[in-house]
Parts: sequence; structure tokens; C-alpha cells
Amino acid sequence: MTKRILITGSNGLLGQKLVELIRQQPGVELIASSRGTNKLAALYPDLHFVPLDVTDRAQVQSVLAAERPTHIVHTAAMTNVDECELNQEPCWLQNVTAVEHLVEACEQLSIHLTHVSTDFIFSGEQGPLSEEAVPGPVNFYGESKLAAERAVQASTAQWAIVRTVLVYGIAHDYGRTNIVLWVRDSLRAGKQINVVDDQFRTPTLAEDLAQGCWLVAKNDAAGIYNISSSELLTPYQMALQVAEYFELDKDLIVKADGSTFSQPAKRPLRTGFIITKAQQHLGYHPHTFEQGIALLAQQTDVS
Ligand SMILES: NC(=O)C1=CN([C@@H]2O[C@H](COP(=O)(O)OP(=O)(O)OC[C@H]3O[C@@H](n4cnc5c(N)ncnc54)[C@H](OP(=O)(O)O)[C@@H]3O)[C@@H](O)[C@H]2O)C=CC1
Ligand SMILES: Cc1cn([C@H]2C[C@H](O)[C@@H](COP(=O)(O)OP(=O)(O)O[C@H]3O[C@@H](C)C(=O)[C@@H](O)[C@H]3O)O2)c(=O)[nH]c1=O
Repeated sequence: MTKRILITGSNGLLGQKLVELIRQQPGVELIASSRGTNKLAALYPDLHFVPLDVTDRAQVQSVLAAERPTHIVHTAAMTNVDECELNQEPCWLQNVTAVEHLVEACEQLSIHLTHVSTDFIFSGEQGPLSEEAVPGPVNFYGESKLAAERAVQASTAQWAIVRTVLVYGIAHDYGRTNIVLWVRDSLRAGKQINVVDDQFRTPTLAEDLAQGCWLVAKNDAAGIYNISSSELLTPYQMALQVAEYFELDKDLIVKADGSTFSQPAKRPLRTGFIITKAQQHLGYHPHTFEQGIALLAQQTDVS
């Protein structure tokens, strides 16, 4: 049966990488969707795009009934963690209520749902984590993403959950920075930055995350899959690698921790994922952080 894959949040970082990847797959029909206008229209004039605000139940019902996808990769979310902490109603609407609308439609139309989740559902007391780890969020964004997972796991539709962590990459017409570009651009500007050395992550190249989501949908996989890199690093260690690669001044990177650096929303300290299940079951093989930096360097040097 021909796969018809609908991506939610196709204007986002992961959404754009999924469009780039899936549009090249033979025998697969792609439906891109997002809340705003299509940011990829100039890049991919032939891209089939439909406006879809996933918080609007009627839109979810009508678009899915019209487009009849066989698979959905749900990337859309409110992803600014501090904004979620300070604006909890829109966070819940975008991260939980929207998922309930999608689950309902996937059950009605027998659509395979791949839902993208996060390490922030965990407390940060221990890591790196397997798929069996017990959640315990420490911020509202994490609470919303855990509630979304529970809605998906209670579904009678075919579902898979892809958990990831600290995604970096370059997207078109995109407002948000990421750890690699933020460090590179700060050091290039001669700016001193305070970077925490007490948070542990397995940073994820956006292209690898897209590959992981594609492997899940392609294989009609079921259950939870950790999709990230396999290198456990602190942001401080990541910053040093970025400085090394771009030959920038490491002395501008000042080591910080929770006692000297804080953000409106608490961050889980130790996360990061064990990815052996995805490696063995899906054939998932991510880039190293250094390879990821090199890929971004190539992309920024040409764009
Ligand atoms: N980035 C990271 O470090 C991590 C991300 N994740 C998860 O991965 C997924 C993708 O993240 P990422 O690509 O970074 O996110 P982005 O913030 O880059 O993109 C999210 C997209 O979702 C869209 N969106 C938001 N609300 C709606 C809505 N109601 N209807 C339709 N589209 C909507 C946004 O549209 P608009 O542009 O109009 O705002 C945006 O384009 C998310 O589920 C996130 O929770 C998990 C771990 C780490
Ligand atoms: C801005 C800043 C960040 N950091 C560190 C904190 C953190 O570990 C890392 C990234 O910080 P940010 O606040 O940009 O990102 P943060 O909101 O922590 O990223 C999270 O995003 C959501 C969507 C997720 O799902 C999580 O997996 C995670 O990736 O860099 C510093 O050390 N100094 C700084 O000045």
C-alpha cells in the first residue's frame, strides 16, 4: 500500500528536515502541514502543503478526512520551555489538547501516529535513560509532553513515540537558534558566554531525528524509541567542541552551573538517551556531535 505521510509543524526545524528527507523517498506521498504559511514554498514548489492548526479539532477532522494519510509524524508543539512555564494555557493547548484531537482522528481513520516527545518528561536525577525509564517532569513543558505521551499510549490507533533531546540544525526562515550556532556566533562576536557543565544531554542533529522518525513510519513501528546521538555531553563540553571546530577563543566560554546560571523553567540535570533499541530494531545510526557541527558548517557556509 502506498504510504501517504502527513507531517504536522512542517515549518519547524524537525518538520523541515522531514520534508527534505521524505520528499526524496520513492513511492511515498508527502503532505506537509503547519499553522502558518508554507516556509518551504520557494524551496520546494511542488510540495503538497495544507494549512493545519492542530489545536482546532474541526480542522484536524476535515484535513485528515480530505487528505486520508496512512501515517502522521506529529512534530508541532510549543517548544520554548521558558515560554511554556510562563504561558501554561497555550502550552497545554498546543502540546496536549492538539494531541488529543490527532489521536481521536487517527483512531477513526486508522492512521499510524508517530508522536515526537522529549527527555524533559524526566526528572534529571539519573541518565542516560532507556525507553523503560520512569518519567517525572520538573517543568511545565515536560508535564505537557508527558500528558501528550499518555494520550498517545492510551490510544487504540497504531502509535509510536520518538523521544529526543537538545536538537540542533539549520532551518529556512527560522527564528530560533541552537546550541551550536549560538556558541559559534557568540564567540565570533567576541562575546563571553556562561555555559552550564552540570546538565548532561545526548545532543541530536535534526537530520538524524528526521531519519529516526522516517524509520519508525516506514516500518510501521510500535512503541517508544529513543532517537538522539549516543554521546553524553554537557553544554560546556559541546561549547568547547564548537570553539575547537571553528578555531574560536575558548577563553570566552565560562563554566557555569545551577548556582550561577538559571532560567525561568527548571531543567532536568542528567538526561540523555540510550539508543540501542533504535540502533538494533530500526538500523538507526546517528552522526557524532563533531560530525554534526561539520554538517552545519557546510550548510551555513553555503546559505
Ligand atoms: N528542539 C529540541 O531541542 C527538542 C524538540 N523536541 C520535540 O520535537 C518536536 C519538534 O521540535 P522542533 O522542530 O525543534 O520545534 P520547532 O519549534 O522548530 O517547530 C515547531 C513547529 O510547530 C508549529 N506549531 C506550533 N503550534 C502549532 C499548531 N497549533 N498547529 C500547527 N503547527 C504548530 C510551529 O509553527 P509556528 O512556526 O507557526 O510557531 C513550528 O513550526 C516537538 O514536538 C518538540 O517538543 C524534543 C526534544 C528536543
Ligand atoms: C541560553 C543558554 C543555555 N545554556 C544551556 C542550557 C541548556 O542545557 C542548553 C540549551 O539551553 P536552551 O534553553 O536553549 O534549550 P532548552 O530549553 O534547555 O532545550 C530544550 O528544548 C526542549 C524543546 C526540549 O525538548 C529539550 O530536550 C531541550 O532540548 O544550553 C547555557 O549554558 N547558557 C546559556 O546562556
